[in-house]
Amino acid sequence: MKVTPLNLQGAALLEPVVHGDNRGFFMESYNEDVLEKQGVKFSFIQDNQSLSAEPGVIRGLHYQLNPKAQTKLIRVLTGAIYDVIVDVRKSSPTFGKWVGVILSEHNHRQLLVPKGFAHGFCTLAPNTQVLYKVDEYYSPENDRGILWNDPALGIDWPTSKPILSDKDQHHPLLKDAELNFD
Ligand SMILES: Cc1cn([C@H]2C[C@H](O)[C@@H](COP(=O)(O)OP(=O)(O)O[C@H]3O[C@H](C)C(=O)[C@H](O)[C@H]3O)O2)c(=O)[nH]c1=O
Repeated sequence: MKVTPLNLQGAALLEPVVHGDNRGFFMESYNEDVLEKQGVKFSFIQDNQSLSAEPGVIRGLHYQLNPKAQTKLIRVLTGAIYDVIVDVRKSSPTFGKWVGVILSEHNHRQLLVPKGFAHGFCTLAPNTQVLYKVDEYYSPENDRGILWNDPALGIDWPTSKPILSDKDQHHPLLKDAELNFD
């Protein structure tokens, strides 16, 4: 598993070794020891999976407040996403900065999202299934969001007219969001 740090502290791109043969491929999608030897050590306790039927679905930008802030390890089983993380740690030198990467069933890439980051993705293909590990349980009372198209963020989403949940249409702007990571 190749671990490439991104330019937001704690975030990284993970690329597994893919063993292809005449049948298809095999890969270790997660190996705690391999990651720990590269400084990636988390106690993931919950696996999540979502299916989005259409391209142009945006889910996010979500985060959980402390003490239930989540580290997330995101990957795509089928389809493709433009995966975005935003640093929402007020004391961070990169507060409000974001990075976007394409994760797909073909590139097998994974995105490590640290606590204190808002996370969201836009699907790029039909029937996109996203799998992700988290190191804190779901906590509805600590679940928060930031508006996907907050002009202060300027995220270059692949669509300006996404399919959104009702919840995701009504998140606050970053400047008004409840944050407690510092
Ligand atoms: C996150 C979560 C949700 N749920 C229930 C709550 C709702 O009844 C239903 C859909 O939840 P939601 O609309 O928040 O799902 P997404 O919009 O896909 O949100 C997720 O996708 C974005 C990109 C994220 O980064 C978050 O991990 C997560 O918020 O699943 C659970 O039962 N457990 C959970 O861990």
